[in-house]
Amino acid sequence: MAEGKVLSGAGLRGQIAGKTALSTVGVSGSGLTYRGYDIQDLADNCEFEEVAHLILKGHLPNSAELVEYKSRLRSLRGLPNALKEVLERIPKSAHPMDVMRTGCSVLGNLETEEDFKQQGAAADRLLAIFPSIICYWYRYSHDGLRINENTDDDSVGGHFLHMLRGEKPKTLHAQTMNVSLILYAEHEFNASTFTARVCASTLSDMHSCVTGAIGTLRGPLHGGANEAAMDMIENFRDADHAEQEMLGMLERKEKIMGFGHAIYKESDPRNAIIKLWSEKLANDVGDKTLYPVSVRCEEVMWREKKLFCNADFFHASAYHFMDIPTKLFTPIFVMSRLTGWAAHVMEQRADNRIIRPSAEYTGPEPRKVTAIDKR
Ligand SMILES: CC(=O)SCCNC(=O)CCNC(=O)[C@H](O)C(C)(C)COP(=O)(O)OP(=O)(O)OC[C@H]1O[C@@H](n2cnc3c(N)ncnc32)[C@H](O)[C@@H]1OP(=O)(O)O
Ligand SMILES: O=C([O-])CC(=O)C(=O)O
Repeated sequence: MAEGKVLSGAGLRGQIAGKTALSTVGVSGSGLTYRGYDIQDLADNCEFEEVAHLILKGHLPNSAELVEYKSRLRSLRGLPNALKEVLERIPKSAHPMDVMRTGCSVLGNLETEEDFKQQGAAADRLLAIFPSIICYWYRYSHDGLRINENTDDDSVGGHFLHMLRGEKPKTLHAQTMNVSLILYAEHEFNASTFTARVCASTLSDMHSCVTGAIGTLRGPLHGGANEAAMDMIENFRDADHAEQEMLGMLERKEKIMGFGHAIYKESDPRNAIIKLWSEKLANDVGDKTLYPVSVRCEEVMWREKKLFCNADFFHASAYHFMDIPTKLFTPIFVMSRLTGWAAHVMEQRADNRIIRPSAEYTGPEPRKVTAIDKR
């Protein structure tokens, strides 16, 4: 095993905070495996629903199991009326990640997980309903439409694109969504998953764990980076302009979203995969700007700082080429990462001890309260 990045200091870096059989991240410097399968192998050969089954149920399904699982997920797409009413009240100006967080939390009130025996069913329901939650709110608040969330699309990604646009997606888009959802599905003890595990360790319910995880994923240092990367690259006129602006940002010591990683030290293995799909989409739409701009950003960051693109960077251009609004980028991450979060919740519950680390105290020495009139 190659040596990992030298991890020290704040942020619990380098600390083993628990055990997992779900994935390995950066074990050979750059690799990623889900239950022993390499991410490239999964992205090349699987449907997202197969990977979700692998993560949530422990093994890759055979054909009959996959048919059954997909049909089950299709049957769980419908939104309860009370949830639709809540979604209709959330303004257009809301951030879609807040909509996801609220949607998950409301579902926890309507379909409360009463017993851990229901955890598998709760996870399947969330996996099936998240695309409906975000699209129902988006189409209602932006287009004044009450969409039918019970589409007959075969896949989670196809279902999402169908509801977003009101028509079945073209094959290239459905394929890209499939790969994207596989890439984002699971990633060991990242911040949002760790949030879910901390919550699970108190023996809380699935919806609380996932709601907390959504809030954690929202930040630009984590899942929110795909949106932040898009906001940045769409301001660049061409590759030379991108280079000039990037150099300025580096000079000013600004963080550049979509680059760097807490664990990987040489590359994020998801990047090469999504970059290829971004290139295919660029050719499909005849793009002559955004893809070359993205490639130049990657070159500049590596040349200047040895910082590489993480999973989020080329997701920005890929989603943009599919005409997905930027503010929906991170909710797509939620639709996928639900699998990892829920599986970690189940794993934590199976061998639980409340997660409660210690702090190094840096405050004042013990002292007495001064009477209020003397302060
Ligand atoms: C799917 C995901 O969640 S992937 C992560 C998505 N997040 C982003 O893309 C946000 C941008 N990236 C970052 O902020 C960071 O790289 C993180 C949060 C991902 C990792 O943080 P850390 O582990 O603390 O980073 P790390 O220790 O490698 O940083 C080393 C140095 O590189 C710098 N650096 C790291 N990433 C970047 C970046 N994207 N832009 C500019 N400088 C950076 C750090 O500021 C630090 O500099 P310093 O030593 O002068 O303080
Ligand atoms: O592992 C991390 O710190 C962040 C990440 O890439 C992910 O959650 O996919």
